[in-house]
Amino acid sequence: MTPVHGARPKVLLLGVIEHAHTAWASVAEIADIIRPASTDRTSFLEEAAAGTFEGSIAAYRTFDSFDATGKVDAELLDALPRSIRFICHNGAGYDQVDVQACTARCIRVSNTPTAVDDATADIAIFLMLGAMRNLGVGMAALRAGEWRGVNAPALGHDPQGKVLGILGMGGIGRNMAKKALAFGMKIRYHNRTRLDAGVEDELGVKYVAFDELLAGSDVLSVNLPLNKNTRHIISEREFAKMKKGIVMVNTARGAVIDEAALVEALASGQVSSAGLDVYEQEPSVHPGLLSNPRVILVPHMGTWTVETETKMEEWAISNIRLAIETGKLRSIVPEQRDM
Ligand SMILES: O=C(O)C(=O)CO
Repeated sequence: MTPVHGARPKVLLLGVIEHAHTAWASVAEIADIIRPASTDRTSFLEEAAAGTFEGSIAAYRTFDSFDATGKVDAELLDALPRSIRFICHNGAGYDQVDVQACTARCIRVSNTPTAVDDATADIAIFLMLGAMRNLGVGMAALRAGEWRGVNAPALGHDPQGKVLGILGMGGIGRNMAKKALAFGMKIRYHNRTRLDAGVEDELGVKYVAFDELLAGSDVLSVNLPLNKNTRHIISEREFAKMKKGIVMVNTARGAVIDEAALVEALASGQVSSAGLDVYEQEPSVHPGLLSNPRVILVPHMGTWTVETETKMEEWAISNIRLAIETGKLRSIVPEQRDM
């Protein structure tokens, strides 16, 4: 994209570059970087109204920048200068960005697919095994100075021969499937779009209807993006259709599962245990999950590794560079593929 009158393009940096300093320096060579001073939405909107971000053509944003700006919604977009054409999100899940509102303003959005797949699937496997083996109960007892506890944890279950149901067969779902196969699990999946038969065969997975996935799985992992169609896709009604004693795993977004319904299902024994990385109201966690040792809890650390966080930053930065240099994005979000 040729900047107006040959002026250097401007890029808005929402959040911090922690690892990919060389890649970011390559952006700073071709663009002026604007860093907001504000730390909350009200002052961010004021800063925008004062014209501080004028002339920016692209914004790089992190998951944590939500604390300073709130959701990238119609109000925020209207406060930003009209020159903004690209929002480059560092993360696979982009539910913090209202894509429809961006599309309506001809702003293109990118995310970082595939960069997160290994690390997120790894933590899903960790949470699955931990929940199947009741490790949370033993770990809590040990820290309380009670060895295995007054009542030892119930014996766990081996993954071998068990059915892992995967809801959402994108990059993370497929990566988890491959890893779970190495543990001798049978993989069933449900997805909005069925994979090609060749891909199913290569992966060794079987497509089933949604209700069949619920009824037939020993473990259910949700690997779906959060949007209006997937919010609370697992709630009271769906828990009732599951096999009694199912193990639940969530590394996607908290609100894909109705958390209050999960707490109830754990209390009744319909769900025997759960492994969770994500929560409906992060950073707060439902007290019914915190107090239940049959739930293994991790504070949204699905991609929390040096390698993956670096890869994600580099990916998001490559979108910024491409936007500046060519007016295109490397990984535009699926909703905008035709834009
Ligand atoms: O990439 C994402 O969407 C994440 O949630 C990182 O953990």
